[in-house]
Amino acid sequence: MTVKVKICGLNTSAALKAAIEYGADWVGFVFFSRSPRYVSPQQAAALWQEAALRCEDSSQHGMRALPKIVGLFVGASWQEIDSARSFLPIDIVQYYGKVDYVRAIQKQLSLPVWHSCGISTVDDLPLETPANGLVVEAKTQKEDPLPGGMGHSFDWSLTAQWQAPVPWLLAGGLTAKNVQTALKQSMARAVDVSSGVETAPGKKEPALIRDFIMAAKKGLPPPA
Ligand SMILES: O=C(O)c1ccccc1NCC(=O)[C@H](O)[C@H](O)COP(=O)(O)O
Repeated sequence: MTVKVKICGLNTSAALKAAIEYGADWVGFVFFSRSPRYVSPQQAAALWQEAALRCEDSSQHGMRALPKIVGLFVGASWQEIDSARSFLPIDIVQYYGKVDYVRAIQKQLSLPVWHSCGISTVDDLPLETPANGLVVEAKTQKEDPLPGGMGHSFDWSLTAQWQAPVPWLLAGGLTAKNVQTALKQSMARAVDVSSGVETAPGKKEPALIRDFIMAAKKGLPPPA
């Protein structure tokens, strides 16, 4: 079974091209204005249309299938998400906020929702959720300027025995160098990265995107 990879916070054509070319399963656009990776729905749509056209042009040469689009929102209403969706064909909503909002988004927009949850102990791991998926990452600290995308990792062994209620992604502080260790310790089968493929906050590096995807997908490590 191949590990699935999400590259989050894509904000340039070169970075999106690298994510597609090297086989990312999901590409994430951050619609949170305080993020250094913020793009407007219109900007994300322009990046996506250019990439999709390039992919179609190259499809005769075995260019990879297009990844799914993850729209990342923090505390947004379903109406705001619906407005973003009028520009960009969002496949999945990644949501930071109250779980009640998750239900509203599912009901009003008929879109799958991944709920992001910060953990520091096994007791923080959800045993039930209305969400269609979970993004599990380190609990943020009070002083953190962002609820995610901070490069913080947590003790990956915390999820090793977890009976996740829905499919989940491991996130937080992942890089090409540590992703195999993270997979082995966490038993995750899907990973999500943002700062680990950047040279500075919000500055995505295509070569790091390539390295991360290849490292994550090089085959699962043997069981512990
Ligand atoms: O990436 C951001 O700027 C961001 C801003 C606000 C909320 C969430 C954000 N990112 C969420 C993600 O899915 C990141 O990929 C995830 O937190 C891992 O980030 P990193 O530790 O930088 O790899």
